[in-house]
Amino acid sequence: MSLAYTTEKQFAISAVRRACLLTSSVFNKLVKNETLVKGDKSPVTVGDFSAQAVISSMLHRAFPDDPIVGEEDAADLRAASGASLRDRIVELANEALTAELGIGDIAEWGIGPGSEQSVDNLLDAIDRGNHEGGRNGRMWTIDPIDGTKGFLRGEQYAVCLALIVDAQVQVGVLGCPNLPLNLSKPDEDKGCLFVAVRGQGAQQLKLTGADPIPLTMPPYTPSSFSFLESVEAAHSSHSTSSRISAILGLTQPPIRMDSQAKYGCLARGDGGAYMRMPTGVGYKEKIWDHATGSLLVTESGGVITDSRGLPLDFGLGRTLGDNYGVIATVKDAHAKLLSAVQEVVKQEQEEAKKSKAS
Ligand SMILES: Nc1ncnc2c1ncn2[C@@H]1O[C@H](COP(=O)(O)O)[C@@H](OP(=O)(O)O)[C@H]1O
Ligand SMILES: [Mg+2]
Ligand SMILES: [Mg+2]
Ligand SMILES: [Mg+2]
Repeated sequence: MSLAYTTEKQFAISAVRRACLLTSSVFNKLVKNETLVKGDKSPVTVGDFSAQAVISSMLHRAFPDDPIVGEEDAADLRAASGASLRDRIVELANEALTAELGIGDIAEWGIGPGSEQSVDNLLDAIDRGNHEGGRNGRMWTIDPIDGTKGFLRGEQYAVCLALIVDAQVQVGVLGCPNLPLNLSKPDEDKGCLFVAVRGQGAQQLKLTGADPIPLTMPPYTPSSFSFLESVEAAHSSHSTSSRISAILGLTQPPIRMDSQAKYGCLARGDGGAYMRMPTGVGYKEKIWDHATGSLLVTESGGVITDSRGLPLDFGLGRTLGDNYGVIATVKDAHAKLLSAVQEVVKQEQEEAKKSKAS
């Protein structure tokens, strides 16, 4: 049975928009000591923490029984050394929570004037994102700023929220404050929302919530087809994708962009394929990096798998477990793309064997 998820969709749009207002305003005021380096050497800013605090506080009011798998946790903020960062995050989160209600916002979600939260409540809200994930039941996944490196460069990033039920993504919303509504007009209107509900299609809206347009991927057209891939070569192998591109005879260069904004672009017909080839062994993709994006792909007429052709498994916990890389493209191009990917993976494995032997 397919459910409408009307309230969940309205909620997710409202929460992502509110978080986007926060991240856009924080970028202009960000100073150096407002960024930390996490254990895995990746950056996290006051924007990431406060956006997670806002979305998670709202979730707690709207769907108190739903667990949350969120990227960030508050351990560094609870430490004595985190005091100034903590104060800033509380200020930013409360500024966002108390902002006036807009279209579709509901005061019962803990927003609007008078909705300030205490320090402890906000730290607890961040830490409610510590759910382990799993195969059964409802859960939300939050990536408060996906593409933190892009955010810090003033380039692309996305605020991402998805509802997963029994390991299937049912609702996904992506807010991309820096993304042009039309990639070929980069100096015109910026700020996109992408929304998908399983069985109901995908849409792009302005960040204000206006002008919804349904998204359908165009059919495979070799002359304009190109890959959407990470800016960071450490996140996705640029050399592997360029070999795949050569096998397919592509003439267009890749479009490099941070974050799940790539999935939004793919769904609306930019590029042609999302390409994420592992740069080494051992990295496990996180569910919050792909949940919303994967639903945008399937709801706009695409197919998404890992590099071996296996479906992404959102039921294994906080990571995609044994999925290896991610590829996504319009239905009629997926088999062709997958076979080129597998040819290159085989070549690279043989080269690695040879270089080990010599
Ligand atoms: N070695 C690695 N391989 C693949 N993805 C990685 C990675 N190290 C970090 N990432 C993920 O890449 C995400 C950004 O994706 P992209 O490269 O498409 O912009 C990061 O999200 P955050 O920025 O939310 O931490 C992070 O989770
Ligand atoms: Mg991160
Ligand atoms: Mg991310
Ligand atoms: Mg993030």
